[in-house]
Parts: sequence; C-alpha cells; structure tokens
Amino acid sequence: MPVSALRVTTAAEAAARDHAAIAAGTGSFDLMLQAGTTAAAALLRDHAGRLAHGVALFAGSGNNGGDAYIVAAQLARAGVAVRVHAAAPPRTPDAIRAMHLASPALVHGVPTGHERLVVDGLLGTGHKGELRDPVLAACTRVALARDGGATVIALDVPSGLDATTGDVAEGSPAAHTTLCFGTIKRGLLVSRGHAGRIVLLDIGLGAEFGGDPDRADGAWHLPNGQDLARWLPPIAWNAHKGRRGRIAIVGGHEGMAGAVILAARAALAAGAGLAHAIVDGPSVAAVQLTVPQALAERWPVRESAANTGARDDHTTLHRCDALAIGPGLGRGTRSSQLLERVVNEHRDRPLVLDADALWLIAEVANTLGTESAALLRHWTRHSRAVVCTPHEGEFARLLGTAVPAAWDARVDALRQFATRGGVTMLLKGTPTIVATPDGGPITVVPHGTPLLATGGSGDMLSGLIVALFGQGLAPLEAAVCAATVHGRAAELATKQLGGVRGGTLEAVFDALPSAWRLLEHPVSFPPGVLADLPSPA
Ligand SMILES: NC(=O)C1=CN([C@@H]2O[C@H](COP(=O)(O)OP(=O)(O)OC[C@H]3O[C@@H](n4cnc5c(N)ncnc54)[C@H](OP(=O)(O)O)[C@@H]3O)[C@@H](O)[C@H]2O)[C@@H](O)CC1
Ligand SMILES: Nc1ncnc2c1ncn2[C@@H]1O[C@H](COP(=O)(O)OP(=O)(O)O)[C@@H](O)[C@H]1O
Ligand SMILES: [K+]
Repeated sequence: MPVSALRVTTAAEAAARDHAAIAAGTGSFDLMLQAGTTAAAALLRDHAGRLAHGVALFAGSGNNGGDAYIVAAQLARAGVAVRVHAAAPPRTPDAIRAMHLASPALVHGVPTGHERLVVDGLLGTGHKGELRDPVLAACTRVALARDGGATVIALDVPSGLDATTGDVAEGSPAAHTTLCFGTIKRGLLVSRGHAGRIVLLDIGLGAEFGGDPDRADGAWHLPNGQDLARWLPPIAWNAHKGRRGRIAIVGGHEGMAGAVILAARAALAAGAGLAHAIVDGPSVAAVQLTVPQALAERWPVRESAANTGARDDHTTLHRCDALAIGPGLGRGTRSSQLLERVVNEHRDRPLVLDADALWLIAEVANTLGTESAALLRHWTRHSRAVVCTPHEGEFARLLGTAVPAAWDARVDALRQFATRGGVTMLLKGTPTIVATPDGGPITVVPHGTPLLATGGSGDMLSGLIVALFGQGLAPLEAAVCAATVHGRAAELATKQLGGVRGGTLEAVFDALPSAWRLLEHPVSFPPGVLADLPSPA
C-alpha cells in the first residue's frame, strides 16, 4: 500500500469526506458503527484499569451522541458497567438507531461520580457558538468529573471546541485524550492543550487518506511515520565527514554568537559532517570555545574590486552543500551587505533564511518600495531551494501587515507568499505550518511543547533544517523532518522532566537522539489507529 500523509480537515471538509464515502456505498450508520467500535477498542486497550470501576458516557442529540451509544454498547458487551447520561434524546436517524442498539445493556441516568473514566460524546463537528443548556450543564458535569480525578476521553473533539477554528467555548470540558474519526480535525491542532493526546482512528473512509488521496479540498497534510522515515537519508556505515553534509551558518554579530552556536550544535546533532560558523570577528572565540567541532570563521571582508581587480570569492561558502543565514546576523549595514552577498553569490546552494535575515529582507524591500516576496523572487530566481522560517512577528514584517488570526486567511497568506517568493515557507507556531512554492497542500507539524517557547529554539530549528538540506533533502522534507524532530525532542524532554519549568533548551538537545530514533523507526500502531500525538502538557 502506498504511504501517504494523513489528512487534517475543517468540519466542512470532514463532512464532505463522510458524504463522499457514503455516496461511494458505505452506509452512514456503518461509519458510526466503525467509529464507536474502534473507539471502544482503544478504551479497552488503554484504560482497562479505570474501566474496571465503570464508565460514564455523556451523549448529545446528534451523531456525536450516536458514536457515544455505540461505544457504550461495545463496552457493555465487554463486561464494563456503563452508565449513560443523555443530555437530550437522540435526534438523527443514525443516533436513534445507535441508542436502540445500546439501550438493553445500559444504565441510564446521572453518573455516580465514582467512575474513573468519562466519555464526552455531547458535541462533535456539529457544534456552533456558545454552549447552551442542556448540553452546557452536561459539559459542566464532565469538567467536574475531571476535577475529581476522572480521565476524560472526548469523541472526535472535546464538546464545545470548534473543529475548524479551534475556538473553545466557555464551559467546554478539556480532554485527556481525544479519539478522532477518519481525519484529524484542524481545531484539535490549534487547541492542542484542550484536546490532550490525539488518537486518529480509521473509520473506513479510505485508510490513511480520509477519503480520496487526491482530493484537493484544502485539507492539510500530516506526514505519517513512514513518510518521515523514507525522507530521512540513512547515514552509511562507511560515511566520512564529507558525505554527511557540509553546511555553513552565517550570523553571530558581535554579542550574538549564541544564536549561531545553537544552530551549529543543532546541525551537528542532525548528522552534519562539517559545520562552518561564519560569524562577526568578535564572536569567533566564543564559537571556538563552545562548539569546538564547528569550524569558526569571520565574516568575509569584501576587498574593493579596484584594489584586487578580482571578484571577491568566499571559498568556504562555495564548498558547502547548504547555507543558513540569519541567526544573530544583526540588522545594520554590514549585516545587510553580507546577506545580499550570500544570497547573490551562492544562488546554487540550498539556503535557509531565518531571524535577522528575514528582518533585513523586509527592510530592503521597504527601501526599494517593493514587496518582500517580490524581492525574494528576484534574489532567489536561480536558486534551487530556499526555506524561510519566520515566526509570526517576522512573517508580519515580510507581509507588511499583521498576520491574519483566522487560519484560512493565515494559510492563504502563507501560500501566496510562498508562490510569489518562489520559496518554501515554514511559519512557526502552534501548530507549525509549511507552504511550498508550487502552491500545493499545506503540511502541518503539530509537535512541540512550551519548552520550545524560549530564546534560541528557532536557531536550533534553523540548524536542524540546514543540516538535512545539506544531506540532500528537498526543502519541504528538510523543513518538515527538522520541525518534527525539534517538536518530538521537546515532547520527550517535557515528559522526562514532568513539566516545563526547570527545563531549558539543553533538555531538548539531550532528547534529540531519542527523537531521531522515533523518526528513523516509526512505531506501528494497533489495528484501527492511524496516528497518536502525545499531549503537549
Ligand atoms: N457524518 C458522518 O457520517 C459521521 C459522523 N460522525 C460523528 O458525528 C459528529 C457530527 O455529528 P452531527 O453533525 O450530527 O453534529 P453533533 O456534533 O453531534 O452536534 C449536533 C447537535 O449539537 C447541537 N448543538 C450545536 N451547537 C450547540 C451548542 N453550542 N450548544 C448546545 N448544543 C449545540 C445541535 O443542536 P441544534 O443546533 O440542531 O439545536 C445538534 O443537536 C462527528 O463529530 C462524529 O462524532 C461519526 O459517527 C462518523 C460518521
Ligand atoms: N508552546 C509551544 N509549543 C510548541 N512549539 C513551540 C511553542 N512555543 C514555541 N514553539 C516552537 O519553538 C520555536 C521558536 O522559534 P523562534 O520564535 O524563532 O525562537 P527564537 O527566535 O528565540 O530562536 C518554533 O519552532 C516554535 O514553533
Ligand atoms: K465530543
């Protein structure tokens, strides 16, 4: 079977995929049966101990409630004491059928409060606006159960979380785990803290694809473990340093050596054979002391053509497989001139543009009275591969206006910038999204924890990207593998630390080897499970 990215959908895209599957011959009740049955299997597998004390299910009147009745029926069949609280009677044909199927085995009524597992099947993708009673009252009960120590499992989305925008309505109960059906709903990745661990279950929409793999409906792609493992270049047993990628990081203005140091350390930890740190003169010693494996060099000084009669040629950069410029580069004239030189004189090198390089691009574009994307297009017109890695503030500067808060508009802005600039754009955030210059689907990287919300973590990401670039990965693959390993390392480190406070970027560096192993050897999931994203908290 071909491997392909998983799909992340809005509520409308998810519904369209459900309908397409139904139009192609799958019964809508079969989808519900499959959803409820795989969810029950996941609960029995992961929570056997808690289920021994019984389970409380909360069901709404729509199809999300229908899923809850199927879960209830399957758990009851497995011998679990099941208590169902219907916030309102089922109203859709499938939910009514599911309720009749489950009824003989259930105890109806208000949960006792002793259940240690609570299933939230009140609202799914059909939720809109502010929560209203009686659903609101039921949501409050779920939240109270959580406060009392129960584990809360949401079906498809936590009730009250908007599947499209991620907006969380007042009174929406947070989940420890969200079991989502067929496709990951976009809102879950936007509000990961509310969704907890996200487990994607196969409901027969078409395996990984959430329907037709070629469907161009705007759904985001989430690379699965096999995609990432396939993209990562193996390091040959007889590799020598010249074959593991020679890269350079240009930046480190006086007083800002740290940014290049972190990027160089990350590049080496991504398997680069040789890392050059091209820094401002006063920063050379700091690099040499802290990353002795890197080759520290000062910024090239351009001899005037009149003096030398020759074109200045900075040989180190010409020998590199990929370059990154920006970490700690500074924003003055010298920095700006250096940026223009690196971009202009090394057009054939894969290039990562980050941090101050992005600031300067916006600055030069302003001065020229043009747009940053147009300037990039001009600068990189012969380049094969460029990745820009702005955070929201840097992207706003590149756009010349605030980054839209709404995800549809934000994605449009990123995609447009990527096509106009001819560059791959990685917009950092929660989640990180990547757009390619061909206008193709957005790829999302949902990994990471607030352990990364600290100075220097973006420099680390640049170093990871440039190393993979130097090992021959295409821009999208280099950006996505790097952001994934970065986020995964943060997840592992946060878990090990038991929280964020007390941890520093060092803990993320320490977790990188384990994170790489996760990428190289993806775990296989139990039957019916397509993805399993750990909780970020
Ligand atoms: N389609 C399929 O084939 C499959 C679908 N599946 C499942 O169906 C789910 C979608 O089901 P759905 O479309 O029936 O909507 P759902 O989320 O149950 O909510 C509708 C109810 O909520 C109510 N309501 C809305 N807003 C509210 C508020 N603020 N406060 C209070 N109440 C509010 C609304 O009331 P109304 O506004 O109509 O008065 C209506 O009664 C999806 O997430 C997945 O779990 C799976 O089985 C796989 C196959
Ligand atoms: N709360 C968070 N959860 C997950 N990832 C985060 C979080 N906060 C920041 N990150 C990640 O950390 C990195 C921060 O990059 P950036 O803001 O450029 O840092 P710096 O400029 O300090 O190096 C990005 O990759 C971003 O996605
Ligand atoms: K729900």
